[in-house]
Amino acid sequence: MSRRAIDLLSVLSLGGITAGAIALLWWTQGEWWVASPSGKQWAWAIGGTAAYLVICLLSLLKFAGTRASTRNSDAGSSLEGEGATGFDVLVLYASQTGTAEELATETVEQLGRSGVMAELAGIEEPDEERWSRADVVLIVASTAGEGEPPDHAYDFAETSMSESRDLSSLRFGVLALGDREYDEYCAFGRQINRWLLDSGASPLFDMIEVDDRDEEAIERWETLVGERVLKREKVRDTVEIDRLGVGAPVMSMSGKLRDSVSL
Ligand SMILES: Cc1cc2nc3c(=O)[nH]c(=O)nc-3n(C[C@H](O)[C@H](O)[C@H](O)COP(=O)(O)O)c2cc1C
Repeated sequence: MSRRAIDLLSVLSLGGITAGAIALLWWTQGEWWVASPSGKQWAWAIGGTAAYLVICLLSLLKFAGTRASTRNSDAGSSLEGEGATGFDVLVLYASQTGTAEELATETVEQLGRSGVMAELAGIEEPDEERWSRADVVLIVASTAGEGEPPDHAYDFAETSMSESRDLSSLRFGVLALGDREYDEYCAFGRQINRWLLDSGASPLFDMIEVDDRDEEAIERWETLVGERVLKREKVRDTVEIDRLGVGAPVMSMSGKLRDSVSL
């Protein structure tokens, strides 16, 4: 179930409970019942309240953990901590009505489940230094208006994307959302893809275009992210090349692998 659907369900449940409580006020006519509850009733009430508070606390802790791993509002810092691999992945979105942001969030969660901590941000958030520090940038971008970028990405498209940058050490993937009903199909995603190629960045795979939430295209994206990003992260840490073939490592590389390991 998507995050939006869960939010909607929560709001509806809370609304239903509140409406029920208000309706009960009318149901109880006359004087309130004033007898003291029995010991057993007290025990149930206290036990129930304690269990409710524990569940709230656990949910809060889980929520805080999820936010820490998916939303680092300080785009200038990389994520560290348990499970962090040092492999720097940025997942950026450009979204007018939330679909691209939702898909980008799901991508971060997919990576997280495989032990890769990725940073989620709007495409306009990371500064130039942050872009150059990333190993991989995955971008989910929709097109709005008539081939226009979403509002929050407008300045980025106007300024940053008109500058030439050296992104030759960057690997990237683009998921372009659009609708074939429009003349300028997936225009902004295509524009980003072109800009990254012109800036010297290397595609992990060909840009994927999504026509009106086409599930097949989205699944292809998930598969390729799994195959290309996660596989790459696994080979990154230490590669030992035994050129002699006698079991003695001749060369050991650690750190960022770029063109030396092709996918
Ligand atoms: C007002 C409006 C204008 C759109 N313009 C285009 C367009 O020019 N080209 C295109 O391919 N898709 C266009 N779309 C389709 C969106 O890109 C597509 O629905 C996308 O999934 C929306 O993603 P978002 O919720 O992240 O903004 C438009 C959608 C709307 C509502």
